[in-house]
Amino acid sequence: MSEPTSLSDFHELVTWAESHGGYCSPALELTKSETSGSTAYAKCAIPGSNRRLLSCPVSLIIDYDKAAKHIWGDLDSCPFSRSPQIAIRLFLCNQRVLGRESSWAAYIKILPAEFDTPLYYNHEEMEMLRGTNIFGEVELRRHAWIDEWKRGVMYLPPIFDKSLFSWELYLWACTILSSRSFPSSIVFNTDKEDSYPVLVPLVDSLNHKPLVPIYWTVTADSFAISSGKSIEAGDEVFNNYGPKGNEELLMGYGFCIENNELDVVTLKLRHPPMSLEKVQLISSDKSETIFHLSQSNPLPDGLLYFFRVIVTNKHEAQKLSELAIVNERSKTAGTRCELDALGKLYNALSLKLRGISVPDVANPSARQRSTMIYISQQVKILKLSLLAIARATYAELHIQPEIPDTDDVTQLRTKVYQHLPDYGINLDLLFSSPRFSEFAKVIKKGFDVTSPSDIRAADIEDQILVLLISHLFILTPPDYTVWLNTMQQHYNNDEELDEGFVEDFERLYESYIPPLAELNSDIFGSEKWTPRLLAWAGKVVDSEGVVSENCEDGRPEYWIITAV
Ligand SMILES: C[S@@+](CC[C@H](N)C(=O)[O-])C[C@H]1O[C@@H](n2cnc3c(N)ncnc32)[C@H](O)[C@@H]1O
Repeated sequence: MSEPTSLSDFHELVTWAESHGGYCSPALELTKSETSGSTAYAKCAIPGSNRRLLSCPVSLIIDYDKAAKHIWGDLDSCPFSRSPQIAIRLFLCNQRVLGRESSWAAYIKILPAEFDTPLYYNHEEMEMLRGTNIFGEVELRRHAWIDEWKRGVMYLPPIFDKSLFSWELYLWACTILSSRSFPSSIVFNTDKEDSYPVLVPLVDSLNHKPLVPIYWTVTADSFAISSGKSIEAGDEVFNNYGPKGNEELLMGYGFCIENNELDVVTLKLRHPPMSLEKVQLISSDKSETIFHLSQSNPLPDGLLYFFRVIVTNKHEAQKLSELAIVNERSKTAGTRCELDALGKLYNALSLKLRGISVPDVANPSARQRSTMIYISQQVKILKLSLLAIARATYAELHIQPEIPDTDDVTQLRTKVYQHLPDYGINLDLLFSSPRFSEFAKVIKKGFDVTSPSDIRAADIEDQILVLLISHLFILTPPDYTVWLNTMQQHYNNDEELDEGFVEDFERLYESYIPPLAELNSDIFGSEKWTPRLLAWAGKVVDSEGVVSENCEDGRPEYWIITAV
């Protein structure tokens, strides 16, 4: 590894750049900071805005053309026109091998030799990241870069000594590029779609401060950075790397910003198997969709919409399609759909939250400190998202928010579901409501159970709910009439209840109804009990439920939502 950078190295860098037409403002002092490598301070006040700070001549910018020509002699012989970054990384490796012989020696000398990006973390440091997106991402990135390195070295022309292009050297080049490159589309004012990372010596000497106003200026022969505001004497002079959250900063640059307003939690959601109708609703034929949660937008519309589409039953999907046509994607397809979507989203996020913990390290190293900042902000945003979901659930249930004054977001969901009895039916209601007391007696005796948990333990929750919905239909109490009519329209037709489906319920009918009729002929002796009725109730149970958590012990419960 190279020697530590000294102040004379920075002078050499400036002299080299200026001798090729570059510029360093006389008000700037390039130096070393204690915690963030090289940086620049204002030697004297830099007044006004749009003062040029640094510029690099195009002849020194390390781009694909230079890298390809240097290694393969001409552009046509370079096999990496579609992966320009590989050519640039190999070029960087070669410049490092050349040392003083390199035309970029003054630049190579000031480049850091070690980094705090997670690909350099040791085992213990990595363990602190367990459960985060980065934990999985590190190995994916390492493998992708190792594959690239093998391919790159294989295609090196014979004049290069391949043994000098070690994996460690290639990883160094990859990290140099991730931590200090600029997009070619900005540096050369070209198409964003074909953008790739280029190195801009000297201009890349500044550290990052979010939202700091700067200008990047492109001319035919240089790329310059100017300050967008006055800078006081003695202040650090910053660049603004763009709107980056801590995950991106840590992964690419090896640092995090405390209270980073631009921080996000990135959710990569794999698409479950979906009907064509749902694929059309999501308007994506990709296998995953990415969402960003932030402090200012902890529950993005698109994310909730995604969950609505995933959980919709056939009739709700139809409603969502109608809403999409009139561009009303923020509207819900009904109480059931909304509760199911919010519940599943809540589960996904609380699972993510439970998987990570903020490390508590006394006297942390720079890497440990970055990890702590990263994880604590991820936790903060996830908790805000869970709160937002709880609020949205209250809104759906038309209940005044009574969000518990607690940091324990795991309680939020069970609190919300205390209100479900007004919106649906489940086993607990069957056992507690006077209107079902006779029916409940028969169920207890017939199935030898005494409580809803016995039923769940016997794995017959679905079957008992089928009996309950059928019973409700036979009774048709006034407060359920509208819902029962809707359910009849939706599920009591030949398309839904085909022969094969009804046949399955004949077996259920034979084994349940006659023995139950013997226990209570008033309820179960009616001719209205038929396999088709049970099949219809089976459709309702399959399509109209949501899973909630019990208010006392948090175990899952199935509710049939009867609110229309
Ligand atoms: C483009 S370079 C900036 C100049 C750099 N300090 C150097 O040593 O050459 C980016 C690197 O600087 C450091 N850096 C930039 N901004 C930082 C910040 N706000 N806090 C801590 N480190 C920072 C990180 O090591 C990052 O990988």
